[in-house]
Amino acid sequence: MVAALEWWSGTECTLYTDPKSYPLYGNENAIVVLNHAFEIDFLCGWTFCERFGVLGSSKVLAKKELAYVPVIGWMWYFLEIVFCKRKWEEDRTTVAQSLQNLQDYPENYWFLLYCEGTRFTPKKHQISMQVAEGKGLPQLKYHLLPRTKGFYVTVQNLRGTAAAVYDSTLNFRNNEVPTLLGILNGKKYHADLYVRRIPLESVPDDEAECAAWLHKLYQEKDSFQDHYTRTGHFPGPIMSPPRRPWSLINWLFWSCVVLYPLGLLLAQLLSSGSVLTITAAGVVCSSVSMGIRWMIGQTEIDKGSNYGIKTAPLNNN
Ligand SMILES: CC/C=C\C/C=C\C/C=C\C/C=C\C/C=C\C/C=C\CCC(=O)SCCNC(=O)CCNC(=O)[C@H](O)C(C)(C)COP(=O)(O)OP(=O)(O)OC[C@H]1O[C@@H](n2cnc3c(N)ncnc32)[C@H](O)[C@@H]1OP(=O)(O)O
Ligand SMILES: CCCCCCCCCCCCCCCCCC(=O)OC[C@@H](O)COP(=O)(O)O
Repeated sequence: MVAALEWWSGTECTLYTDPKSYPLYGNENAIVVLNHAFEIDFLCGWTFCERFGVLGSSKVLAKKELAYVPVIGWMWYFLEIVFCKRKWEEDRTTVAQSLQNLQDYPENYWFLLYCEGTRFTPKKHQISMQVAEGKGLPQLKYHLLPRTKGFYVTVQNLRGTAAAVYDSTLNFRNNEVPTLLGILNGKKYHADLYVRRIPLESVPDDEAECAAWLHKLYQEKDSFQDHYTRTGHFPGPIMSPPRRPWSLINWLFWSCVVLYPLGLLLAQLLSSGSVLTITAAGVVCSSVSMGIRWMIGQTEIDKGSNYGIKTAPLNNN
């Protein structure tokens, strides 16, 4: 999928960051905090992971539903991805346990947290801003109100192993609305990512202070998005890592290994002349194609969950 983004669609991924922090990227463990408003934000995240050599050890706090997505979900299970049900009563122990397993992870990893918990929609935004108002917090224009518990439990469990929080804010040039189908159709997008490295020591230990710290971080992220909307770029210098050939080589290798025998099999089936065999092959191919379309649907915001709509409490103090 990274090869599809970088080499097939030719999407440009530009990084805005401090040159002093740049050499540390990929050479330390980090907690990445990213906004969640685009259907391919996870894919842009993977692309940056690839460019800094941490794609294989990229982690995320993902909703449990994604564990059942064929291939990708199974792969995540084996990669020690942390899953949550977005029900704190159940997540508080399971998430902490999974995070503990990362303590002795043998490679540098990035642990991604979408603190908004769900993708941005105008309706979810309106409801979350009512919650913000109830809590006496400032309004956000470009983000949902962050959920603080997952962040707190992550910081608590990764302190000592992770060195920093990478506050990452993603946007697309010219008001592009990127989609995975667009990528697969070869459409080129222009992603801009602004990253600030914040040492983990500066995140408070106390739960209430940590939550307040995260709310302040999202207010700052909102001001960066505002800057981007007004000027077309993020503050700070561009330090973009170049595209590397590995994802393309990997894709070409596996395509040869898989597609050659599949092609032979298909040719044999067609030359068998049996109507039953050809019909069965047609049914299998259609089912696989429908399965892939369903998987792509998992990335589509208008097919997203109701999380953040129906769980909104009326009383928030
Ligand atoms: C140099 C380059 C740098 C960076 C490159 C960038 C990235 C690369 C990095 C890594 C890539 C790795 C992988 C990427 C690949 C794939 C990723 C794909 C998908 C996964 C994404 C997801 O699945 S997101 C969904 C799951 N994740 C989360 O939900 C995380 C955030 N959530 C939390 O932390 C939650 O607290 C929780 C899940 C732990 C628990 O959920 P619960 O609902 O029970 O939450 P809370 O108890 O927190 O909720 C109650 C509190 O929330 C308030 N509330 C209620 N309603 C709302 C509302 N509508 N909006 C906001 N707030 C609300 C309520 O008042 C409660 O408040 P309290 O004050 O009492 O806490
Ligand atoms: C050459 C390559 C060809 C590949 C073709 C196959 C494509 C298959 C694509 C499958 C992709 C599945 C990965 C799903 C990742 C979705 C991440 C995501 O964004 O999840 C949403 C959650 O965060 C929040 O959910 P909501 O509460 O908003 O609902």
